[in-house]
Amino acid sequence: MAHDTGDTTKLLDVQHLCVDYEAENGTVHAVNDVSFTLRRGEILGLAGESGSGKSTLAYAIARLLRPPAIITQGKALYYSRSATELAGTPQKNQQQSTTMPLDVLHASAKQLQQLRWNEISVVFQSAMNALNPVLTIGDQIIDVLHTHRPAMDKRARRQRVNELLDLVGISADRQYSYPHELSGGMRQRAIIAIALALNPELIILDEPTTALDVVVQREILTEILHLRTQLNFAVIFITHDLSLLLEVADSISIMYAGRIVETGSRRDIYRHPRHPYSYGLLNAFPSLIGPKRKMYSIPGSPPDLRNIPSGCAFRTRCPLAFTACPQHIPALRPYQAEEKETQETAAVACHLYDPAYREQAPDIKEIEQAYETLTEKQRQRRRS
Ligand SMILES: Nc1ncnc2c1ncn2[C@@H]1O[C@H](COP(=O)(O)OP(=O)(O)OP(=O)(O)O)[C@@H](O)[C@H]1O
Repeated sequence: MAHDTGDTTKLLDVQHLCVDYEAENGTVHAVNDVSFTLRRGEILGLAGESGSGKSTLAYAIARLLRPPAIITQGKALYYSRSATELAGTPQKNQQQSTTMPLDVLHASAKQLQQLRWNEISVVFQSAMNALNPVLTIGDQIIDVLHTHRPAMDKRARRQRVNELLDLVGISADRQYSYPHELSGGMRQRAIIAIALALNPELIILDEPTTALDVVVQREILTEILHLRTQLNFAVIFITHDLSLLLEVADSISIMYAGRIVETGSRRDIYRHPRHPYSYGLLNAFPSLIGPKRKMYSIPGSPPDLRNIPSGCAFRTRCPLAFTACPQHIPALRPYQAEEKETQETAAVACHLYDPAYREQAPDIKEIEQAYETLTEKQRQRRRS
Protein backbone atom coordinates (compact mmCIF):
# COMPACT_ATOMS: atom_id res chain seq x y z
CA MET A 1 0.00 0.00 0.00
CA ALA A 2 1.46 3.33 -1.09
CA HIS A 3 1.23 6.45 1.02
CA ASP A 4 0.58 9.96 -0.13
CA THR A 5 -0.35 13.20 1.52
CA GLY A 6 -2.18 16.36 0.55
CA ASP A 7 -3.95 16.78 -2.81
CA THR A 8 -7.49 15.41 -2.40
CA THR A 9 -8.54 16.28 -5.96
CA LYS A 10 -6.40 13.43 -7.27
CA LEU A 11 -8.35 10.32 -8.24
CA LEU A 12 -5.88 8.25 -10.21
CA ASP A 13 -2.15 8.49 -10.60
CA VAL A 14 -0.72 6.21 -13.26
CA GLN A 15 3.05 5.89 -13.13
CA HIS A 16 5.32 4.32 -15.74
CA LEU A 17 2.80 1.73 -16.83
CA CYS A 18 3.99 -0.87 -19.36
CA VAL A 19 1.86 -3.67 -20.82
CA ASP A 20 2.99 -6.41 -23.22
CA TYR A 21 1.10 -9.15 -25.04
CA GLU A 22 3.12 -12.34 -25.28
CA ALA A 23 1.99 -13.34 -28.76
CA GLU A 24 3.26 -16.43 -30.61
CA ASN A 25 5.08 -14.33 -33.17
CA GLY A 26 6.73 -11.96 -30.68
CA THR A 27 6.10 -9.62 -27.79
CA VAL A 28 3.68 -6.76 -28.53
CA HIS A 29 4.67 -3.68 -26.53
CA ALA A 30 1.17 -2.23 -26.32
CA VAL A 31 1.66 0.33 -23.53
CA ASN A 32 5.07 1.85 -22.96
CA ASP A 33 5.97 3.92 -19.91
CA VAL A 34 2.67 5.78 -19.59
CA SER A 35 2.16 8.22 -16.72
CA PHE A 36 -0.73 10.60 -16.10
CA THR A 37 -2.92 11.97 -13.33
CA LEU A 38 -6.71 12.08 -13.36
CA ARG A 39 -8.57 14.48 -11.08
CA ARG A 40 -11.98 13.87 -9.49
CA GLY A 41 -14.72 14.85 -11.93
CA GLU A 42 -12.30 15.30 -14.84
CA ILE A 43 -13.02 14.01 -18.34
CA LEU A 44 -9.76 12.77 -19.82
CA GLY A 45 -9.84 11.89 -23.49
CA LEU A 46 -7.46 9.27 -24.87
CA ALA A 47 -7.04 9.57 -28.62
CA GLY A 48 -4.87 7.80 -31.16
CA GLU A 49 -5.15 5.58 -34.20
CA SER A 50 -6.35 2.02 -33.91
CA GLY A 51 -3.71 -0.13 -32.19
CA SER A 52 -2.05 2.73 -30.30
CA GLY A 53 -2.75 1.04 -26.95
CA LYS A 54 -5.71 3.06 -25.68
CA SER A 55 -7.92 0.13 -24.69
CA THR A 56 -5.00 -1.82 -23.25
CA LEU A 57 -4.13 1.15 -21.05
CA ALA A 58 -7.70 1.59 -19.84
CA TYR A 59 -8.25 -2.11 -19.18
CA ALA A 60 -4.95 -2.34 -17.31
CA ILE A 61 -6.21 0.39 -14.98
CA ALA A 62 -9.48 -1.50 -14.43
CA ARG A 63 -7.50 -4.76 -14.12
CA LEU A 64 -9.60 -6.31 -16.87
CA LEU A 65 -6.70 -7.51 -19.00
CA ARG A 66 -6.48 -11.22 -19.68
CA PRO A 67 -3.54 -13.34 -20.81
CA PRO A 68 -1.52 -13.03 -23.00
CA ALA A 69 -1.45 -9.47 -21.60
CA ILE A 70 1.15 -8.87 -18.89
CA ILE A 71 1.61 -5.71 -16.89
CA THR A 72 5.39 -5.57 -16.79
CA GLN A 73 5.87 -2.36 -14.87
CA GLY A 74 4.16 0.56 -13.21
CA LYS A 75 1.59 1.66 -10.69
CA ALA A 76 -2.00 2.86 -10.87
CA LEU A 77 -2.69 4.59 -7.58
CA TYR A 78 -6.40 4.99 -6.96
CA TYR A 79 -7.52 7.51 -4.33
CA SER A 80 -10.82 6.10 -3.20
CA ARG A 81 -13.66 7.76 -1.34
CA SER A 82 -13.72 4.67 0.80
CA ALA A 83 -10.04 3.86 0.99
CA THR A 84 -10.65 2.34 4.38
CA GLU A 85 -12.58 -0.60 2.97
CA LEU A 86 -10.24 -1.03 0.04
CA ALA A 87 -7.12 -1.01 2.14
CA GLY A 88 -8.72 -3.42 4.57
CA THR A 89 -7.20 -1.40 7.40
CA PRO A 90 -9.51 0.84 9.38
CA GLN A 91 -8.62 4.53 9.30
CA LYS A 92 -9.40 7.00 12.02
CA ASN A 93 -10.92 9.71 9.89
CA GLN A 94 -11.99 10.52 6.34
CA GLN A 95 -9.13 12.94 5.72
CA GLN A 96 -6.68 10.15 6.39
CA SER A 97 -8.52 7.66 4.25
CA THR A 98 -8.63 9.93 1.18
CA THR A 99 -4.84 10.18 1.23
CA MET A 100 -4.26 6.40 1.19
CA PRO A 101 -4.21 5.25 -2.41
CA LEU A 102 -4.60 1.69 -3.55
CA ASP A 103 -2.26 0.44 -6.26
CA VAL A 104 -4.87 -1.18 -8.51
CA LEU A 105 -2.18 -3.11 -10.37
CA HIS A 106 -1.31 -4.98 -7.19
CA ALA A 107 -4.77 -5.16 -5.63
CA SER A 108 -6.09 -8.44 -4.22
CA ALA A 109 -9.18 -10.16 -5.64
CA LYS A 110 -11.22 -8.85 -2.71
CA GLN A 111 -10.01 -5.29 -3.22
CA LEU A 112 -10.80 -5.54 -6.93
CA GLN A 113 -14.30 -6.79 -6.23
CA GLN A 114 -14.81 -3.76 -4.03
CA LEU A 115 -13.33 -1.47 -6.65
CA ARG A 116 -15.31 -2.59 -9.69
CA TRP A 117 -18.74 -1.04 -10.21
CA ASN A 118 -18.51 0.72 -6.82
CA GLU A 119 -15.55 2.87 -7.79
CA ILE A 120 -14.69 2.12 -11.41
CA SER A 121 -17.04 0.95 -14.12
CA VAL A 122 -16.32 0.32 -17.76
CA VAL A 123 -18.57 0.85 -20.78
CA PHE A 124 -17.24 -1.35 -23.57
CA GLN A 125 -17.14 -0.69 -27.30
CA SER A 126 -20.09 -2.79 -28.31
CA ALA A 127 -23.29 -1.95 -26.49
CA MET A 128 -25.08 -4.99 -27.87
CA ASN A 129 -22.46 -7.43 -26.63
CA ALA A 130 -22.31 -5.82 -23.22
CA LEU A 131 -26.01 -6.42 -22.55
CA ASN A 132 -27.51 -9.78 -21.73
CA PRO A 133 -30.02 -10.53 -24.54
CA VAL A 134 -32.30 -12.68 -22.36
CA LEU A 135 -32.75 -10.19 -19.51
CA THR A 136 -34.78 -6.99 -19.54
CA ILE A 137 -32.92 -3.72 -19.03
CA GLY A 138 -34.46 -3.31 -15.58
CA ASP A 139 -33.43 -6.81 -14.50
CA GLN A 140 -29.88 -6.17 -15.63
CA ILE A 141 -29.65 -3.12 -13.39
CA ILE A 142 -31.26 -5.08 -10.54
CA ASP A 143 -28.66 -7.82 -11.03
CA VAL A 144 -25.82 -5.38 -10.38
CA LEU A 145 -27.60 -3.93 -7.33
CA HIS A 146 -28.40 -7.40 -6.02
CA THR A 147 -24.76 -8.53 -6.26
CA HIS A 148 -23.12 -5.40 -4.90
CA ARG A 149 -25.80 -4.01 -2.56
CA PRO A 150 -27.24 -7.18 -1.00
CA ALA A 151 -28.73 -5.17 1.86
CA MET A 152 -30.92 -3.15 -0.49
CA ASP A 153 -34.54 -4.34 -0.41
CA LYS A 154 -36.68 -5.11 -3.45
CA ARG A 155 -38.56 -1.81 -3.39
CA ALA A 156 -35.39 0.26 -3.05
CA ARG A 157 -33.84 -1.62 -5.96
CA ARG A 158 -36.85 -0.96 -8.19
CA GLN A 159 -36.77 2.69 -7.18
CA ARG A 160 -33.08 2.88 -8.07
CA VAL A 161 -33.84 1.39 -11.50
CA ASN A 162 -36.41 4.13 -12.12
CA GLU A 163 -33.97 6.78 -10.91
CA LEU A 164 -31.17 5.53 -13.15
CA LEU A 165 -33.32 5.25 -16.25
CA ASP A 166 -34.61 8.75 -15.62
CA LEU A 167 -31.02 10.00 -15.29
CA VAL A 168 -30.06 8.69 -18.72
CA GLY A 169 -33.30 9.77 -20.39
CA ILE A 170 -35.08 6.41 -20.75
CA SER A 171 -38.74 6.30 -19.74
CA ALA A 172 -39.49 4.02 -16.77
CA ASP A 173 -41.71 1.63 -18.76
CA ARG A 174 -38.69 0.71 -20.89
CA GLN A 175 -37.20 -1.22 -17.96
CA TYR A 176 -39.34 -4.17 -19.11
CA SER A 177 -37.81 -4.11 -22.60
CA TYR A 178 -35.21 -6.57 -23.84
CA PRO A 179 -32.07 -5.16 -25.49
CA HIS A 180 -33.22 -6.10 -29.00
CA GLU A 181 -36.36 -4.02 -28.49
CA LEU A 182 -34.32 -0.85 -28.04
CA SER A 183 -32.57 1.38 -30.59
CA GLY A 184 -28.75 1.57 -30.60
CA GLY A 185 -28.80 4.89 -28.76
CA MET A 186 -31.20 3.57 -26.12
CA ARG A 187 -29.05 0.50 -25.57
CA GLN A 188 -26.02 2.71 -25.05
CA ARG A 189 -28.00 4.81 -22.56
CA ALA A 190 -29.06 1.62 -20.75
CA ILE A 191 -25.43 0.56 -20.47
CA ILE A 192 -24.50 3.93 -19.08
CA ALA A 193 -27.34 3.54 -16.54
CA ILE A 194 -25.89 0.16 -15.47
CA ALA A 195 -22.41 1.68 -15.22
CA LEU A 196 -23.82 4.41 -12.96
CA ALA A 197 -25.81 2.01 -10.78
CA LEU A 198 -23.44 2.10 -7.80
CA ASN A 199 -22.44 5.71 -8.24
CA PRO A 200 -18.82 5.11 -9.26
CA GLU A 201 -16.11 7.77 -9.13
CA LEU A 202 -14.58 6.76 -12.45
CA ILE A 203 -16.23 5.59 -15.67
CA ILE A 204 -14.12 4.29 -18.52
CA LEU A 205 -15.89 4.75 -21.85
CA ASP A 206 -14.27 2.80 -24.67
CA GLU A 207 -15.51 4.17 -28.01
CA PRO A 208 -19.01 4.45 -26.52
CA THR A 209 -20.58 6.05 -29.55
CA THR A 210 -18.66 4.52 -32.47
CA ALA A 211 -21.52 2.30 -33.63
CA LEU A 212 -24.09 5.11 -33.48
CA ASP A 213 -25.07 7.63 -36.12
CA VAL A 214 -23.81 11.19 -35.74
CA VAL A 215 -27.01 12.66 -34.29
CA VAL A 216 -27.33 9.94 -31.64
CA GLN A 217 -23.59 10.20 -30.94
CA ARG A 218 -24.05 13.88 -30.13
CA GLU A 219 -27.06 13.13 -27.88
CA ILE A 220 -25.08 10.55 -25.91
CA LEU A 221 -22.10 12.88 -25.53
CA THR A 222 -24.38 15.67 -24.30
CA GLU A 223 -25.92 13.19 -21.86
CA ILE A 224 -22.52 12.17 -20.51
CA LEU A 225 -21.55 15.81 -19.96
CA HIS A 226 -24.85 16.49 -18.25
CA LEU A 227 -24.47 13.43 -15.98
CA ARG A 228 -20.93 14.35 -15.09
CA THR A 229 -22.10 17.81 -14.00
CA GLN A 230 -24.83 16.23 -11.88
CA LEU A 231 -22.87 13.35 -10.36
CA ASN A 232 -19.26 14.55 -10.63
CA PHE A 233 -17.69 11.27 -11.69
CA ALA A 234 -14.44 11.28 -13.65
CA VAL A 235 -14.28 9.80 -17.13
CA ILE A 236 -11.57 8.23 -19.25
CA PHE A 237 -13.00 8.55 -22.74
CA ILE A 238 -11.30 6.47 -25.42
CA THR A 239 -11.72 7.21 -29.10
CA HIS A 240 -9.78 7.32 -32.35
CA ASP A 241 -11.87 10.39 -33.29
CA LEU A 242 -10.13 13.39 -31.77
CA SER A 243 -12.91 15.74 -32.90
CA LEU A 244 -15.31 14.05 -30.44
CA LEU A 245 -12.93 14.71 -27.58
CA LEU A 246 -12.69 18.36 -28.53
CA GLU A 247 -16.36 18.60 -27.60
CA VAL A 248 -16.38 16.73 -24.30
CA ALA A 249 -12.96 16.29 -22.72
CA ASP A 250 -11.38 18.60 -20.17
CA SER A 251 -7.95 17.31 -21.05
CA ILE A 252 -6.70 15.14 -23.88
CA SER A 253 -3.80 12.71 -24.11
CA ILE A 254 -2.69 11.61 -27.56
CA MET A 255 -1.25 8.11 -27.82
CA TYR A 256 1.08 6.78 -30.46
CA ALA A 257 2.65 3.31 -30.44
CA GLY A 258 1.80 2.77 -26.78
CA ARG A 259 3.09 6.10 -25.51
CA ILE A 260 1.46 9.39 -24.62
CA VAL A 261 3.05 11.85 -27.04
CA GLU A 262 1.11 14.96 -26.04
CA THR A 263 -1.24 15.99 -23.29
CA GLY A 264 -3.07 19.27 -22.79
CA SER A 265 -6.44 20.89 -22.36
CA ARG A 266 -8.86 20.40 -25.26
CA ARG A 267 -8.45 24.09 -26.11
CA ASP A 268 -4.67 23.81 -26.19
CA ILE A 269 -4.88 20.74 -28.36
CA TYR A 270 -7.22 22.25 -30.94
CA ARG A 271 -5.77 25.73 -30.97
CA HIS A 272 -2.17 24.71 -30.90
CA PRO A 273 -1.32 21.01 -31.18
CA ARG A 274 2.43 20.75 -30.55
CA HIS A 275 3.28 17.23 -31.65
CA PRO A 276 3.30 16.69 -35.43
CA TYR A 277 1.24 13.53 -34.78
CA SER A 278 -1.40 15.48 -32.82
CA TYR A 279 -1.53 17.97 -35.67
CA GLY A 280 -2.01 15.18 -38.19
CA LEU A 281 -4.68 13.48 -36.09
CA LEU A 282 -6.53 16.75 -35.56
CA ASN A 283 -6.61 17.43 -39.25
CA ALA A 284 -7.55 13.92 -40.26
CA PHE A 285 -11.15 14.45 -39.06
CA PRO A 286 -13.54 17.25 -39.92
CA SER A 287 -14.25 19.26 -36.79
CA LEU A 288 -17.21 21.48 -36.02
CA ILE A 289 -15.26 23.62 -33.59
CA GLY A 290 -11.88 25.30 -33.56
CA PRO A 291 -10.13 27.16 -36.33
CA LYS A 292 -10.79 26.03 -39.88
CA ARG A 293 -7.93 23.86 -41.11
CA LYS A 294 -6.99 21.90 -44.18
CA MET A 295 -7.50 18.16 -43.96
CA TYR A 296 -4.41 15.99 -44.27
CA SER A 297 -3.91 12.30 -44.01
CA ILE A 298 -0.92 11.15 -42.02
CA PRO A 299 1.27 9.17 -44.41
CA GLY A 300 1.92 5.48 -43.76
CA SER A 301 0.49 3.45 -40.92
CA PRO A 302 1.28 2.89 -37.24
CA PRO A 303 4.28 0.64 -36.54
CA ASP A 304 4.16 -3.02 -35.63
CA LEU A 305 4.31 -2.95 -31.85
CA ARG A 306 6.53 -6.04 -31.85
CA ASN A 307 9.15 -4.00 -33.60
CA ILE A 308 8.81 -0.32 -32.70
CA PRO A 309 11.21 2.05 -34.54
CA SER A 310 14.12 3.31 -32.44
CA GLY A 311 13.92 6.77 -30.89
CA CYS A 312 10.64 8.50 -31.64
CA ALA A 313 8.24 5.89 -33.03
CA PHE A 314 6.45 8.52 -35.13
CA ARG A 315 9.61 9.59 -36.98
CA THR A 316 8.98 7.25 -39.92
CA ARG A 317 5.77 9.19 -40.72
CA CYS A 318 6.73 12.61 -39.40
CA PRO A 319 7.11 15.46 -41.90
CA LEU A 320 9.53 17.23 -39.53
CA ALA A 321 11.77 14.32 -38.49
CA PHE A 322 15.45 15.19 -38.09
CA THR A 323 18.70 13.55 -37.01
CA ALA A 324 17.91 13.29 -33.27
CA CYS A 325 14.63 11.46 -33.84
CA PRO A 326 15.96 7.91 -34.45
CA GLN A 327 18.50 8.26 -31.66
CA HIS A 328 16.56 9.00 -28.50
CA ILE A 329 13.04 8.39 -27.24
CA PRO A 330 11.68 11.89 -26.54
CA ALA A 331 10.49 12.41 -22.96
CA LEU A 332 7.20 14.18 -22.21
CA ARG A 333 8.40 17.74 -21.54
CA PRO A 334 6.10 20.37 -20.07
CA TYR A 335 5.26 23.30 -22.32
CA GLN A 336 3.82 26.70 -21.49
CA ALA A 337 0.10 26.06 -22.04
CA GLU A 338 -2.22 28.87 -23.01
CA GLU A 339 -4.86 27.45 -20.66
CA LYS A 340 -4.05 28.25 -17.03
CA GLU A 341 -5.66 25.13 -15.62
CA THR A 342 -3.46 22.76 -17.61
CA GLN A 343 -0.21 24.62 -17.27
CA GLU A 344 0.91 21.98 -14.82
CA THR A 345 0.13 19.02 -17.05
CA ALA A 346 0.53 20.25 -20.63
CA ALA A 347 3.44 18.32 -22.13
CA VAL A 348 4.79 17.08 -25.43
CA ALA A 349 7.21 14.26 -26.29
CA CYS A 350 9.00 15.60 -29.37
CA HIS A 351 12.62 16.62 -29.94
CA LEU A 352 11.46 19.70 -31.85
CA TYR A 353 10.57 21.21 -28.47
CA ASP A 354 13.82 20.26 -26.77
CA PRO A 355 16.19 23.23 -26.52
CA ALA A 356 19.08 20.74 -26.69
CA TYR A 357 18.18 20.16 -30.36
CA ARG A 358 16.39 23.31 -31.47
CA GLU A 359 16.64 26.87 -30.29
CA GLN A 360 13.09 27.71 -31.26
CA ALA A 361 10.10 25.39 -31.07
CA PRO A 362 8.15 25.14 -34.33
CA ASP A 363 4.97 27.17 -34.61
CA ILE A 364 1.80 25.71 -36.02
CA LYS A 365 2.47 27.26 -39.46
CA GLU A 366 5.72 25.29 -39.73
CA ILE A 367 3.94 22.01 -38.98
CA GLU A 368 1.19 22.84 -41.44
CA GLN A 369 3.73 23.73 -44.12
CA ALA A 370 5.60 20.47 -43.54
CA TYR A 371 2.40 18.43 -44.01
CA GLU A 372 1.56 20.48 -47.09
CA THR A 373 4.97 19.73 -48.62
CA LEU A 374 4.71 16.05 -47.74
CA THR A 375 1.21 15.78 -49.24
CA GLU A 376 2.41 17.48 -52.43
CA LYS A 377 5.37 15.09 -52.68
CA GLN A 378 3.03 12.12 -52.30
CA ARG A 379 0.75 13.51 -54.98
CA GLN A 380 3.67 13.88 -57.38
CA ARG A 381 4.90 10.37 -56.60
CA ARG A 382 1.45 8.97 -57.36
CA ARG A 383 1.31 10.86 -60.66
CA SER A 384 4.75 9.72 -61.86
N1 LIG B 1 -4.81 -10.46 -27.16
C1 LIG B 1 -3.86 -9.84 -27.84
N2 LIG B 1 -2.76 -10.50 -28.28
C2 LIG B 1 -1.78 -9.87 -28.94
N3 LIG B 1 -1.80 -8.54 -29.23
C3 LIG B 1 -2.86 -7.84 -28.83
C4 LIG B 1 -3.94 -8.43 -28.11
N4 LIG B 1 -4.87 -7.48 -27.86
C5 LIG B 1 -4.37 -6.32 -28.39
N5 LIG B 1 -3.17 -6.54 -28.96
C6 LIG B 1 -2.31 -5.56 -29.64
O1 LIG B 1 -2.02 -4.53 -28.72
C7 LIG B 1 -1.91 -3.28 -29.42
C8 LIG B 1 -2.77 -2.26 -28.75
O2 LIG B 1 -4.14 -2.62 -28.92
P1 LIG B 1 -5.33 -1.77 -28.28
O3 LIG B 1 -6.60 -2.49 -28.56
O4 LIG B 1 -4.99 -1.45 -26.87
O5 LIG B 1 -5.25 -0.43 -29.14
P2 LIG B 1 -6.38 0.68 -29.31
O6 LIG B 1 -5.64 1.96 -29.48
O7 LIG B 1 -7.37 0.60 -28.23
O8 LIG B 1 -7.00 0.24 -30.70
P3 LIG B 1 -8.55 0.15 -31.13
O9 LIG B 1 -9.01 1.58 -31.25
O10 LIG B 1 -8.49 -0.55 -32.44
O11 LIG B 1 -9.25 -0.62 -30.06
C9 LIG B 1 -2.31 -3.57 -30.87
O12 LIG B 1 -1.11 -3.70 -31.61
C10 LIG B 1 -3.04 -4.87 -30.79
O13 LIG B 1 -2.89 -5.61 -31.98
